[in-house]
Amino acid sequence: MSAASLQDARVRLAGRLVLDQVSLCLEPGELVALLGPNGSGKSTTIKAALGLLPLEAGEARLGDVPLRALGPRERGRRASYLPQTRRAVWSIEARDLVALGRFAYGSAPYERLSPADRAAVDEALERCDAADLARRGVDTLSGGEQARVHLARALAAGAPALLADEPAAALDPRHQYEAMALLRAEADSGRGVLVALHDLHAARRWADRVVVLDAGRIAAQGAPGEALDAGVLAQVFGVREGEGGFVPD
Ligand SMILES: Nc1ncnc2c1ncn2[C@@H]1O[C@H](COP(=O)(O)OP(=O)(O)OP(=O)(O)O)[C@@H](O)[C@H]1O
Repeated sequence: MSAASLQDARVRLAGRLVLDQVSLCLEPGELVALLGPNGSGKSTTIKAALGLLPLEAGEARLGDVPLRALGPRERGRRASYLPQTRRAVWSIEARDLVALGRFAYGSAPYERLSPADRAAVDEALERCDAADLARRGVDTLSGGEQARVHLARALAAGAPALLADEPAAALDPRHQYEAMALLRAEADSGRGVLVALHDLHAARRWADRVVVLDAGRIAAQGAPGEALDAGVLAQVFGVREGEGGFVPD
């Protein structure tokens, strides 16, 4: 049973077809990198898989159940989401924001969480190197600090599927590495992890599989070493491998 899946998904936004015939199965224990140029449909795919955008055609499932048959709490038990835009503009403590990750088990501020939920929040903050930020107002944190707290919220949910939209954006090199290592560890512990990324090197390093989107359709998929070949790099991303990194083709 897959952790999350899309079958022949089609999404239209403001009259424009932005996803078409996208099928994707996220298996327990794998980290899948969702790649593609700006506007290719990565965020839309993640939102569609979570039921945050309506499908014009096709089906989304969490576990073996169609999304339409699941209420919000059951969806929250099955999948956690790290959105691309994650600026908090209201003043709550970081640990209360992470506690929101436990909403599917009965939402409460940190002070009123059960010991098990509190432990999940503390552990997630610790793993994201954010324990020292726990009592800070999230609106007082730097962009990267906020990103680590939001990642902790997504981890605290402990759901079988974890869908993260550019989790390493705004992070410094060490925290970028650590965030990807954390997501890898989540996959190794049995979760299905889907990560939208721009960093092709990171995809090669961390992902079991890549899915490459181009203009709302799947252009390539497979093991990173095979799917990210010279043709896909040139045709989809307009780059080639040069000395020291990717350069415009
Ligand atoms: N609310 C909306 N209304 C109309 N079009 C939208 C809307 N949201 C996204 N789009 C369009 O859908 C397409 C896919 O957007 P999406 O955010 O999924 O791309 P992405 O691959 O995540 O891009 P990026 O790498 O820039 O984050 C883009 O052309 C975008 O302009």
